[in-house]
Amino acid sequence: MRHIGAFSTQPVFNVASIRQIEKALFSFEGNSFTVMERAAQALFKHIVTKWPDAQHFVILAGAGNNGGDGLLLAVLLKQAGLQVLVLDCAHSPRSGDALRAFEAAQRAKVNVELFSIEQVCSAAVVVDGVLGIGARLPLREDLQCVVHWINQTKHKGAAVVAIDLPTGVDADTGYAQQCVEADLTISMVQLKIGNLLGRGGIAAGQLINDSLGSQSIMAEMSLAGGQLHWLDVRQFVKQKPCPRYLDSHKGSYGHVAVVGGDHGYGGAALMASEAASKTGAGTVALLTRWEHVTASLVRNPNVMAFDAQQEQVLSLGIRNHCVLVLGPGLGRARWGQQLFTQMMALSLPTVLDADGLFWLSQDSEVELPIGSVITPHLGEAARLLGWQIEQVNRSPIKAALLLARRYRCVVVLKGVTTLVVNERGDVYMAGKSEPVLSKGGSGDVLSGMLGATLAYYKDTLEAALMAVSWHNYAAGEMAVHKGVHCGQPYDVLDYLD
Ligand SMILES: NC(=O)C1=CN([C@@H]2O[C@H](COP(=O)(O)OP(=O)(O)OC[C@H]3O[C@@H](n4cnc5c(N)ncnc54)[C@H](OP(=O)(O)O)[C@@H]3O)[C@@H](O)[C@H]2O)[C@@H](O)CC1
Ligand SMILES: Nc1ncnc2c1ncn2[C@@H]1O[C@H](COP(=O)(O)OP(=O)(O)O)[C@@H](O)[C@H]1O
Ligand SMILES: [K+]
Repeated sequence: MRHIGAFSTQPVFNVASIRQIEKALFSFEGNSFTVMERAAQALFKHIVTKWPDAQHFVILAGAGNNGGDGLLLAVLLKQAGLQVLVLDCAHSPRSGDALRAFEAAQRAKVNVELFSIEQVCSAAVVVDGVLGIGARLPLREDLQCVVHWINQTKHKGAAVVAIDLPTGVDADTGYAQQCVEADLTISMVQLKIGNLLGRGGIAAGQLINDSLGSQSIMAEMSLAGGQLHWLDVRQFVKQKPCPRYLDSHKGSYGHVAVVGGDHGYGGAALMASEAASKTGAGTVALLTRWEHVTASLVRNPNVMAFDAQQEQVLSLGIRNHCVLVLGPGLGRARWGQQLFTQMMALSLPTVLDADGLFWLSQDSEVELPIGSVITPHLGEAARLLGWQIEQVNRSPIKAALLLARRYRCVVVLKGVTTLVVNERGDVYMAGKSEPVLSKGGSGDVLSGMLGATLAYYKDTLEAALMAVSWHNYAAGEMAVHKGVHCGQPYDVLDYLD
């Protein structure tokens, strides 16, 4: 049983914490306008680096400080001899730094016009400085028109840059109904949840964070609330999911027993067992319906396949110190329910997935064995919590934390960005959008991979982070080589070596 070793993450914050950091930064600098000027310089640098040939810029500026950043950027672009037009979207009067920025733009003779939906845009780069972390959602109707206009100009060929985060995204959750679809987002100060999760993560496009000097004050800050981390999945790819070592034998890598595959759902259990094996488990057993045994032996002779209803199966397929993967194709009939009860009674570390989670939701008494992981998607999380799916979508971190505490386990809340959360309240966000994974069976493969890493690593959280990272990374590789349509959930497993 091993540890992953050192790995780094980037801290992520909610709006309340960002406000605290901003406040400390402003007092450290002695002046908030200096920070806004620095924000504009950072925007200028990143934009001209990415689009060195662009000559013509349009900046949409709201009434708050997000618009202030945009107005000071306009001054810098104008001073660099580039063509810039500010479209003013403010419906309330400006004050503070935003007003100072507006006055600076006037002094620099930046061309400012009131935004109109009829405006024809021929700019190479459109900058969204409408709303940042001060946004209240849903958007007012006039701002919905602005968002629509920005997205239309993008479809006509302009590149779109979002200041801090795309307008329309909730900075605390990543939730959005209608939002700007950026090519590049330049986050200010520190990363926010909305830069990474849900629609926010997709709408950001390429994401850059510029700390604006806040790095130096972070160490001295004591922020309320648990730690949120962004994990770049590529850093785990430097090592294999379950690295092999010279002085080893099959017992060194653990035994995984996959339990599932009722009538009609054999594929789920087969994929999970194949995944456990290809991820590096020493030995794998599959406990399934007798009708799937031959199919498994033909496809994966390395997997020991048993009829789950045979008396002696427990002694053959399940060993001391083994890990269970319970749920792929388990079904909601009596067969699945009996297996669920039988397996839970063994108190072995378990990856509980799919219909295993259904049975969990039906039994309020059940306690999960120590060292277990549950892997719900939004719908399964909603069922476990008694929430609507939309509620989980709007508050995924809260949902995952509640589940981790209630079941005293690690929770893998699956989505475009997946959350990995433990009982202590550590929250990791990992993965980027890989639409090739949006196919039935991807979750079964992940649960098998998790079985192998759970058998290998000492720490359940590390096991979950490793499997989630490799699943997402390998999917990206598979999409490149096989295509997003042809690539199948189990093909991910060909990219683990
Ligand atoms: N030195 C500095 O200050 C620095 C600032 N920084 C930058 O500041 C940003 C935060 O600025 P912020 O706090 O002013 O909030 P912001 O996102 O501009 O929104 C507030 C405005 O939007 C309006 N509004 C809100 N919701 C609305 C809706 N639904 N529909 C319509 N209107 C709505 C709201 O209107 P009101 O409340 O008056 O009705 C108000 O006018 C941050 O994201 C970063 O970019 C950093 O670069 C660091 C340096
Ligand atoms: N667009 C996407 N980007 C990244 N990951 C995705 C995407 N669509 C699906 N996934 C991943 O694929 C898996 C799907 O799991 P699940 O919904 O349980 O599938 P199934 O039950 O069919 O096996 C999860 O790990 C999820 O994070
Ligand atoms: K913005």
